[in-house]
Amino acid sequence: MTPPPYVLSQGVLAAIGNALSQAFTVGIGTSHEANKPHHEARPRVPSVRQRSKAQRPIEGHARTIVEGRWGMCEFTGKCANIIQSWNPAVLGLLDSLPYDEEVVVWGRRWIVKTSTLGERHGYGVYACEDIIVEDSTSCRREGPTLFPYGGPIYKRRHWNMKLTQHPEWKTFALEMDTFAGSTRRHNDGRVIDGDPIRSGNIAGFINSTMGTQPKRRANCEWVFVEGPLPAPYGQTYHEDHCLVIATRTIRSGDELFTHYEWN
Ligand SMILES: C[S@@+](CC[C@H](N)C(=O)[O-])C[C@H]1O[C@@H](n2cnc3c(N)ncnc32)[C@H](O)[C@@H]1O
Repeated sequence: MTPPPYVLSQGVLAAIGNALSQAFTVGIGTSHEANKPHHEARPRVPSVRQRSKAQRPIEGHARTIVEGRWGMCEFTGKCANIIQSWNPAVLGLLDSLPYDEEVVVWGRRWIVKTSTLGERHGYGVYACEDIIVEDSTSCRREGPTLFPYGGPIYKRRHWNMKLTQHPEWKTFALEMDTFAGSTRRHNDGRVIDGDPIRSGNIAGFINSTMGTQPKRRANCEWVFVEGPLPAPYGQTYHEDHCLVIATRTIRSGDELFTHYEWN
């Protein structure tokens, strides 16, 4: 990454942060809030042209660049845009997630296709191989790791600014510091932007058991882990991470379900 042409003092950074957070703070509720899916309206994968256009600075606008949780952020008056582009490969995730095609993530085969919940509930993740959880596994968190819940990590206050521009992004946001395992319950909690399209986060396509008819049983769970990801993944990611763990045997063809609140 090219070093930014601006050097700001800590005092100036703090003043900018405070002013922006007061002006643009919006509420964020449960650890996994969800809207109706917008997958039909969304482009499958933004073209390189669309992405580079989105990242291009608007000419004639003052740029303020500060160090954010995930690299350099650019405040464009309304929003903190991450300048250092997110690289899903850091977590062993794919750059793009094709639908209806087998993909390999963390050594296992998966397919993303229309959920068994029905077309209007969007996509789901299906296993393409058996994943055995031994009955002797006494603690659910000893179950096999499937893949991370990955994406760029924002401080809540920066994420709230993003949501003022893109309210629909909260569908895939995972608040790390609301998990019981997090001892870092600082005021400025951390949020993972787990949008499958923006972040390559296959876990973002996992649906909830909540209100399902017939009732689906959860076969996986997302967990918070303090500390770095296991080698060879994510050594340059972040001090903590979230994973998806199998909690019971998943057979080839099964859709993944976990339990989370959505509305
Ligand atoms: C994290 S996304 C899961 C992936 C989603 N199906 C998609 O294609 O983007 C959460 C959204 O999926 C849908 N969803 C998840 N669980 C559901 C359930 N039990 N019943 C109906 N819709 C559900 C809701 O629209 C929710 O906002």
